[in-house]
Amino acid sequence: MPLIVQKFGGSSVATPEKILKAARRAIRAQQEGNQVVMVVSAMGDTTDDLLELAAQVNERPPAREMDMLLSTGEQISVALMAMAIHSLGNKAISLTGAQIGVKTDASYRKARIKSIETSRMRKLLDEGNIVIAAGFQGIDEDFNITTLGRGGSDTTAVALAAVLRADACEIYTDVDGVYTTDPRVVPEARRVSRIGYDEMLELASLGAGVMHSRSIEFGKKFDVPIHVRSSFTDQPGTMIVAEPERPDMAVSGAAITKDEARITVEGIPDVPGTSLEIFKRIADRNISVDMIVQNVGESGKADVSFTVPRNELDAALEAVREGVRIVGAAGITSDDSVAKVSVVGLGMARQTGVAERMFRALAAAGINIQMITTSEIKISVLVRRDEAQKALRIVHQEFELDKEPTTPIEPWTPKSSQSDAADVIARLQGINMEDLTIDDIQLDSKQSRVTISGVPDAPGIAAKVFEQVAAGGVFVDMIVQSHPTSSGEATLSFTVPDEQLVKSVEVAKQVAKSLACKEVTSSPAIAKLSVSGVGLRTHTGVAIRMFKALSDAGINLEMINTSEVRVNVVVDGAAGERGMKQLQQAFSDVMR
Ligand SMILES: Nc1ncnc2c1ncn2[C@@H]1O[C@H](COP(=O)(O)OP(=O)(O)O)[C@@H](O)[C@H]1O
Ligand SMILES: N[C@@H](CC(=O)OP(=O)(O)O)C(=O)O
Repeated sequence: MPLIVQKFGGSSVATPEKILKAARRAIRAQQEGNQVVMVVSAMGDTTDDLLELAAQVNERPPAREMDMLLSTGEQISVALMAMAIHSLGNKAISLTGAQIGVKTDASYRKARIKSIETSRMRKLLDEGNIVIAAGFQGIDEDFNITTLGRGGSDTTAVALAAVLRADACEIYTDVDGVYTTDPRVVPEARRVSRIGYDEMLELASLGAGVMHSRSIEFGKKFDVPIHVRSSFTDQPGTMIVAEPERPDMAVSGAAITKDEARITVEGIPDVPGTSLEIFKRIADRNISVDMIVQNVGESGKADVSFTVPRNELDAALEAVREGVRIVGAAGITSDDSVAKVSVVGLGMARQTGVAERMFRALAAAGINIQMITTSEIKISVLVRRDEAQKALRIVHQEFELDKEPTTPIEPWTPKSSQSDAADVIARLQGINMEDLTIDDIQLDSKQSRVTISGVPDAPGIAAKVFEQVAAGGVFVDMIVQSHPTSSGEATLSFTVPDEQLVKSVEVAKQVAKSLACKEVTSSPAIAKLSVSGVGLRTHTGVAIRMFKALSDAGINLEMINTSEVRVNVVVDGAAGERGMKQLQQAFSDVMR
């Protein structure tokens, strides 16, 4: 018999009426001949209310007790859901995370799922029950209750769909699918019929709150098709699957992360291992770092900027100060009023001028870009928080994301076969479900680096540089722009194919002259080393492991960029092969 997992988010179980409505939907699915597992979140704003309540008795509540408290939100809704189904004359049973056997690690508030028992659920389903599972929670080895991080019920749902080899995983929410950006912020956003795991992973981790990014990692790793749809209508929503709607689109979505903070460490010694001392301490505190930008050092000193979630700024600064005490630095600055605006698209890896379009649109609106990082499929810029929503709207308009695509879309058909199911079950044996998996380590020695230093901190500079670079037909791969230092000057570096270096340097020199930048330097023989897999950003230690492996071999990092699926670093060309070997060794235990 087919098995369906249906997840109802807080907005879909916010009132008794909504609970009854969700109950009817599950009963209907069962009557249509499916076994049904429901995953339910806490009602409405319950989790926020519980957080507030805790703050009234303790400003820094112990994490263990916080999880004990937060898990009660879901416990209320599963019980009510079971009662609702009983009232409609059907069989149902509610289970907490512990009762289903969702085993996690012991990191309270952001626990990772290790394994899930299926036998009890299977038995209850075979007896004709609708099984109602509490989302967002599990237990650690010592039976302590843990929670999976905000939005974690999506992760419970997709993980359950993976272990049960469900035929469908439906996420019911208050929007009718995944939009090109948050429709609450940009009302003209368009619903997409299908999106690929990689694009959705990026969008989710860059701020698209409709899905928890870790749930997409499960989807990708265990091949679970996810259907995001409205709990208020019967219309189909958005399928999240391996094959996107149109892989050729340069930009298919945009996202905003409002609550970011920036930290800059100025004047640290530019020798292997210095940034590692800092990032290691941040990772030890389980804080995820994003937008790492390291300047090519001037006179033996370098500046490193990066962003962290705003509510973790204090803890991150503490870690930075500890690291700086060991390696030394000229100063530390931070800003907690910044936001990150990003565009994502699989097709941008093969097109020129995408970054330039984004920078130009922002410049035309007078929005200053404080930092830039790119990966193969995303471009992120850091801007002032009070300008971020406007910036999001502008880039959405620039890439015409509101317009229906004109070319026809290939229909998607589920591919379910016994061998796929067997493969997934085999992959689930003896592993922790959310463990990091690395599937590729690559060396690209065909690129060169161009760096413009002393770039003035004013709107439109990046746009002008890349306008001219794009006009010259140069294909730019990595772009990083550092945060301006206390002297008000930033550094802009980018990589280009070797054969386009001469032309790129020429263009960069012209731009530098016209914008009164300091100087242009270049390095013809760089090596780009990349590690790709699933869960790279949520596993804070990946970048660290990479930096450490290279630093142990005395290899200095010139540029860094990170995404959900890949971490890239640029090193001296002569060190490429050696770096590659180091990385293969360092990641041998997690290579798939
Ligand atoms: N790209 C996007 N597409 C759709 N919704 C989005 C997107 N980005 C952010 N959202 C927001 O996500 C919300 C749904 O997530 P959430 O409030 O967590 O729902 P639930 O309570 O069902 O889990 C939507 O109301 C929407 O405002
Ligand atoms: N209740 C938890 C878990 C969750 O996933 O909720 P929702 O499905 O409403 O986003 C939270 O608010 O974070």
